[in-house]
Amino acid sequence: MTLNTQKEGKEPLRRRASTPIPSSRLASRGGRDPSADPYHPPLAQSASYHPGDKSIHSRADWSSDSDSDSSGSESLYRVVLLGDHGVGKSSLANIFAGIQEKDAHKHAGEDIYEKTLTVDEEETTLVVMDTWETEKQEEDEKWVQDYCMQVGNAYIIVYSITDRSSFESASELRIQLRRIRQAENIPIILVGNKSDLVRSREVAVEEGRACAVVFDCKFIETSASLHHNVHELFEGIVRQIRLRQDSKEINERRRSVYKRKESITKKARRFLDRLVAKNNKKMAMKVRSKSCHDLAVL
Ligand SMILES: Nc1nc2c(ncn2[C@@H]2O[C@H](COP(=O)(O)OP(=O)(O)OP(=O)(O)O)[C@@H](O)[C@H]2O)c(=O)[nH]1
Repeated sequence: MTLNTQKEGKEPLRRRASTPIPSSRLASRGGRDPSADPYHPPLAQSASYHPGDKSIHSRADWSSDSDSDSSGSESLYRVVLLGDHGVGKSSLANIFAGIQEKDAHKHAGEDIYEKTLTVDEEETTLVVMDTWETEKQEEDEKWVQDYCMQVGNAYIIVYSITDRSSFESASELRIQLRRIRQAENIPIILVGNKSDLVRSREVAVEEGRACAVVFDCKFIETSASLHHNVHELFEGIVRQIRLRQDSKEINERRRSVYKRKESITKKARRFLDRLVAKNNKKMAMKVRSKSCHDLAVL
């Protein structure tokens, strides 16, 4: 199957059809280096955002008939879903892909979906990968998990609010990700799914939020069953990706200008602000926890 990434000029819908790629392609890779694989999605990305990733090639390399629009090459990102068995990763991916629940069985075995979203009047293409292996892996099969940890430009870590152990696993995954992708400022959203199952709730919203604050990521509760907050989640990940790109460029520019212009008064104020924040850690925590569920800010 060839990815249909071509633009449909007059399409009135905000989201276009996605094209799932059969998992057999991924599964058939054996223990090979994923970046050398012909089916490894060679996503283009600005070098400044992700300079260390050798698996990212120019979009024109993808396939001969997959791309007639090179202008989109700057905004195509892999988003990897992580989380325990049964937390709702596939259900969230299906909603992203526009697959109805009743048709889900027809798409069994498909786990990579590409779709272009228009967020804040700008298009961004996401390749959502529901390829995480939750079973305990043999040593020689660990490459699938390693692959998932390495290739994402952004991550969605899902737990079920009805399953505390999945919440604990989500924290472990966050730690693992931090270890593997240490130097990178990757967008990560922690998702408490199944929020419709109110009576079976085992993890409070506040716990999810606190976890996100501790692990320095964003947080949202969703219900795949009710489609609640699912579009917000994927739009949020787009915004988080953009914000990091923007902030990196702006920060570099600002730093050089700021260094020159900063007055002594400003320096003193900054020093005092830091002092106050240090003395008032509780306040700082409150401010951060307030923003961890706002997916439109850093
Ligand atoms: N009530 C409720 N059920 C959900 C929700 N999301 C998923 N489910 C159900 O939970 C079960 C597991 O969902 P999946 O999407 O297959 O979970 P998964 O994380 O992909 O599981 P694995 O593929 O085994 O890793 C299914 O029966 C879904 O219908 C939700 O938001 N609310």
